[in-house]
Amino acid sequence: MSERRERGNSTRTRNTQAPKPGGFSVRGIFYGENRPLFWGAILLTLGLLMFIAFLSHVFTGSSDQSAIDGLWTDQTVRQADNALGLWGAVISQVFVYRWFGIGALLIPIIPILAGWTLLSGEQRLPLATISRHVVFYTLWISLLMGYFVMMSESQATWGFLSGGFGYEANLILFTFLKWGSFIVILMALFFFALSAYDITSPGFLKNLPLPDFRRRHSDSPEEDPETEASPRPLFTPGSNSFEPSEPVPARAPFIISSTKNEPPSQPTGPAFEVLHEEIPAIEPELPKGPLELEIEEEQPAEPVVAEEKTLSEELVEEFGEYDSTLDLPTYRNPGVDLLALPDDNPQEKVSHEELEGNKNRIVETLGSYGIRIAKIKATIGPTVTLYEIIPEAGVRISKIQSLEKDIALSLSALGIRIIAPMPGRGTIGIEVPNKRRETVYIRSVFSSDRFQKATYDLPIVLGKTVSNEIYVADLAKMPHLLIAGATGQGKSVGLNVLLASLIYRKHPSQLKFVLVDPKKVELTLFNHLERHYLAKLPNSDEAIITDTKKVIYTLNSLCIEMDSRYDLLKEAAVRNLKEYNAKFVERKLNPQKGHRFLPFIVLVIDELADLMMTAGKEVETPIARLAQLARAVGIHLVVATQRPSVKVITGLIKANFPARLSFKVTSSIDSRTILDAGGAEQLVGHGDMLLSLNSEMLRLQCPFIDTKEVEAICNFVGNQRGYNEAYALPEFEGDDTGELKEDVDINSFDPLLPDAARLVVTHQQGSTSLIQRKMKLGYNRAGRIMDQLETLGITGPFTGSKAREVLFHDLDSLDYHLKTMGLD
Ligand SMILES: Nc1ncnc2c1ncn2[C@@H]1O[C@H](COP(=O)(O)OP(=O)(O)OP(=O)(O)O)[C@@H](O)[C@H]1O
Repeated sequence: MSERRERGNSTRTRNTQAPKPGGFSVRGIFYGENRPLFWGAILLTLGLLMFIAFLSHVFTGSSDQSAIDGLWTDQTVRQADNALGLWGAVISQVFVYRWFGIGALLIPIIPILAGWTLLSGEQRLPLATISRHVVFYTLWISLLMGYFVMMSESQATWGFLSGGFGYEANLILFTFLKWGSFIVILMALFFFALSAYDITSPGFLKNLPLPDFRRRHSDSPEEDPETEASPRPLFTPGSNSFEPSEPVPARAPFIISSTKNEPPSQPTGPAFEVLHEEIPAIEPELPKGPLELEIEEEQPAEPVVAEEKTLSEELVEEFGEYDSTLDLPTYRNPGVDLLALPDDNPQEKVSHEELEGNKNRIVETLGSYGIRIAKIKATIGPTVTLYEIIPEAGVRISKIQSLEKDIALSLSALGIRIIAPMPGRGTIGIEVPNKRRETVYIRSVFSSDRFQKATYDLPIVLGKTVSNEIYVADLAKMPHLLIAGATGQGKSVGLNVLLASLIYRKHPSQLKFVLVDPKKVELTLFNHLERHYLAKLPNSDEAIITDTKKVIYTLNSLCIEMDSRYDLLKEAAVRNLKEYNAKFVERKLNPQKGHRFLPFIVLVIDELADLMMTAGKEVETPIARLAQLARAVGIHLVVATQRPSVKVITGLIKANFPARLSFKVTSSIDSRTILDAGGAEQLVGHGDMLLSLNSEMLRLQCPFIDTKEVEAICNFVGNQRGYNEAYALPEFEGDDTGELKEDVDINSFDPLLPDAARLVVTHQQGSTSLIQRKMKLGYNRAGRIMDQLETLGITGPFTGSKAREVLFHDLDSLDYHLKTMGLD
């Protein structure tokens, strides 16, 4: 209530210049709040009178001729037959007879519409567009009639149809074109229709004429009702940015006018004025609080949404949806022609004899232990053949499982795996490696429909299943992948396949890689992609990170990127990167408020063991943090390791990587560490792998990609036009900033230090990135401020990647402290 009273008071003050409501004054007509009503009524009346006069002139024009002639010649005032007397006769004489003929009947539409708009306070029809149409059709009807009048025998009788303009214009046209002038007149209508209506639309005839006015509002922005309610933004097409103007409190008058006899304090206009007129009548019925409060609380929300919608829709209509690929419009994804062709004449993978022999040996071995089989079926895969057996009733599954080694012995084969039972199949599976294995060529999988048409956000080919199906997964859904495998078992090839999959399907504007390669040689080829797909720390020379210290900085920098992305998501009121980008594409987010299109970031670490040995917690903590939180903001991790020991794959890391992939490992302990199950030690190498995803285990053969093919892909991408530099990650300098501590001089404290101190205490978080983000400072300055805060005893010392401890818990004691230090 007090707010309302205040608002009422301010309104009163602001309107002291306005004439007293109720009392009449000539000045009020021109400057008062009733001005639109006054002019609206005048225009409406004028329009109606004109129309009646013109219409009447059609019937009385010739008889009124003598009355009008008398006025100019002998100055005698005679009676006129026009429905509006002499005034009607004179005005019709000018508009209809002298100028535009019966086309002039359209002219009153303009004052009638303008008057109605002023009176009603809302513009239902676009005035400028309709005026344009009225002018055209008036002239055109006059011209058309002029042609017929000219051709007729009695021009004097029918001359009123075309008026002077139509007749004279036809005389001139006829001199040049003869009867062709008629075609010109018809064409004039056609061209006008082309420019005024959406002729290309199949249903345009249905839409004529009214709906089109609205659709084509961009022709006359000043007249579009929606545009008037929301002033146009300043838009820079090149930068795809816009600057929305102040939101208009479109329905605010409802709130304001509930104060009796006080005009609204909002910008005045017809809508406001009329509403103000109406509300006093309702006012006596609103003596109690609840109804007024309801109005005040509910109204503001709706217009803001409508405003945003209109604005973005308008921008999309004008400039189309934001397209990130236009950053590099000529960029082409590599084609499969860069990849080696599969073997033309592959020999039969598994011969009939091999199949029969294996089947018999399985049946015999099981039979010798008293297990009889009801049915056996073989599925030939690229690396292994799966024999599915259905034992006769009464056989215990665990008995078959315990015979794994005996079956392997009888088949004299390595890498037998028994899956008992096969999930969802009602059988027991025995995987037997093929004597001659098939290479899964990368070209064959990349050219498959399954990969090409995958609609995933981050499609990656993982390989072929035992039943020869191509397995494509969505890294965005995984959402992180942990890979293990002993040396030489196909890890690097697997990583290359994964990177190549993403490069084949994503545009550089949609995806960035952060590549960490402690072995220094595995990912070197991807250096060519620096200006297309790679992200790196600012001022760092190498795009591929090989130095452990830089790895720590990069991981922390990714954490900062993650936090700032979360802030953006929060501001945009969305839950994940996909929704955020969709909103950005629809131009609903303002780039000038820091919003930008967010590419996915895939962090690939080729050897985690090495990092964990040298940096331990400093690496583990940010990795775990990213793995826990980064999925929603489009940061995904692919971490590979040779040694899947618990020291490398700690509980903290493992818990956050639900998708795990294992190539052959050396022991069943390693297999358990990575997959939580044995089996990976039984694999046969060369890209044979087990994928554990959503508590399901799948055996896959990884496709083979040669170094030459990787090189060809990287060169193809690298030789195209790229960005000026790699995608810049936020700055992070770690404990280097500690050096500044000694240099801090109490007299040279940053002027923003008190504000930063309050920010840190309010959030109870001694984080440099918080200061950086909230106060929009560079990392260095934020880092210096943080050191000064430590010097002042406001925050604790630097503790690695964790936020510093905040030593003050409320703003009062902080303010007191700052005062005693001579700050503030
Ligand atoms: N999918 C595959 N299909 C066929 N052969 C493969 C496949 N993957 C790997 N190989 C073979 O295995 C060899 C070793 O692979 P790779 O270099 O990927 O092993 P690695 O696990 O990365 O070893 P390291 O850890 O020592 O680098 C390759 O040179 C290739 O001959």
